[in-house]
Amino acid sequence: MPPEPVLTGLLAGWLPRQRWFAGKDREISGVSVVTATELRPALHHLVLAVEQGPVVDHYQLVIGSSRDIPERLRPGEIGLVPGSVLYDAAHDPEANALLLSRMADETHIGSLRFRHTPGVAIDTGLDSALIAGEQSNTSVIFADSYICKLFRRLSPGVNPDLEVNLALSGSEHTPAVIGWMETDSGDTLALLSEYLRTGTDGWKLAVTSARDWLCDVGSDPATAGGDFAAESERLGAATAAVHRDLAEAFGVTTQPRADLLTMVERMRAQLSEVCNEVPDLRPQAEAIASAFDDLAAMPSPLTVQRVHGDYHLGQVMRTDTGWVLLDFEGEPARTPTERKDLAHPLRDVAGMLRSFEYAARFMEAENGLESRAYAWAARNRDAFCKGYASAGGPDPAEHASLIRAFEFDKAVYEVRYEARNRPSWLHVPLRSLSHLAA
Ligand SMILES: Nc1ncnc2c1ncn2[C@@H]1O[C@H](COP(=O)(O)OP(=O)(O)O)[C@@H](O)[C@H]1O
Ligand SMILES: O=P(O)(O)O[C@H]1O[C@H](CO)[C@@H](O[C@H]2O[C@H](CO)[C@@H](O)[C@H](O)[C@H]2O)[C@H](O)[C@H]1O
Repeated sequence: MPPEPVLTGLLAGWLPRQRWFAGKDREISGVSVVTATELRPALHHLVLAVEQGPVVDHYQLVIGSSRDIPERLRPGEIGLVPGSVLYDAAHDPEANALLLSRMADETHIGSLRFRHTPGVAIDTGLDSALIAGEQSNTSVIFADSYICKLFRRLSPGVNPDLEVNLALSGSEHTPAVIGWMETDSGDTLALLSEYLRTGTDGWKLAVTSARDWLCDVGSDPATAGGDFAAESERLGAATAAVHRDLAEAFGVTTQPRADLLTMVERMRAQLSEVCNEVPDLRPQAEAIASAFDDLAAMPSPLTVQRVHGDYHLGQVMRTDTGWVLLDFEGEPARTPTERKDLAHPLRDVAGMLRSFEYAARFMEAENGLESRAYAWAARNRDAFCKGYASAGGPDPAEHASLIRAFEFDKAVYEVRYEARNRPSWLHVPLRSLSHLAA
């Protein structure tokens, strides 16, 4: 490893260019190494403290150094120091194989603990590949058998993704936990799960269906190729089943009025912050605020429980046996405590309803067929709600004000998310908001 000031100087330039780096909207004022653990010579696990004004976030990185690196490691190159190249070892199959072996034998190295699910024998020595895409973390697939998610921004304690997947183990709607990596104070660092080799993510399936429907001008959605409504209905039913399992595992309670008001205050605060950040949101602010007022005025208390927290079509996979829900971490921009907040289950339903809107608006932007996009979204939103209610979830049709407020809140979150992470997508939630607010 180079001297710390050289290393942290390089990292300060490299971090903001990573898709998973959460602080792209702020200048980095300092990077320091909190822990450095040698995994083998020239391969270290680092926990970094990244200072951005008053905010300090912790990130993790497995970093390799080598005199030269082969072409396949170039995408992970961090920079040059005298005599070697530093690289992000998530790109390195040998480094990944080492982490897998450490989980298999439950090693303890420095402050790192490697664990596996009791009774599971991990198949080691598998080839690995980093998955490309729009992720908040970094995931590596091991030969169609396992997927290992390396949490990038760390939070204290057990990560909700590990916590929920362990609590729901045996469910047909969540992937099996194979192993994990944590610090010796119990902060989760990585999660190894069963790889759903027959799965396709819901976003890809939905966009394919929306495209078929938008292109097939004149047809009705039920007969256009690739109708998705039956899948949306099944997804609704799977969502209700997972909500039931979450309620059983973690309990259900009645939300005190003070907590409802705090939640609405948080929604209002986010709206005002995002209106400042993205002025194009301002024309919809009045309609959004009025939905929040209706929520604050609701006479009966809400029943709350653990939920998914960042539920959308990219978080579900259709496999040969049905729908599986992934990534119970909550919204990446929320604080660790907020991510475990209890919520009404229709908050997840609203997230998925937004996602049908998203798929439709995304396709509409490509070809301008607004009324057809609307019809596709409406058909799939209705089917999802039908599946959800028929499988025992609270009927969205009977909670229109709640759904409206949750949908607006999610859409405001999305406007900020897109402005900060994918500015070329910003028009998607903005267009959909002007439709929802009309
Ligand atoms: N168990 C799994 N089997 C197959 N693919 C998976 C699995 N878990 C995640 N994926 C794929 O990886 C992507 C990112 O996973 P996710 O848990 O959402 O990570 P992130 O927190 O980085 O967003 C998913 O959209 C999906 O395509
Ligand atoms: O990284 P995560 O999956 O935890 O979630 C974040 O990124 C998502 C995009 O990758 C973002 O989702 C938004 O875009 C999706 C299409 O790419 C769409 O299906 C969702 O409905 C929409 O919210 C998510 O909001 C963000 O938290």
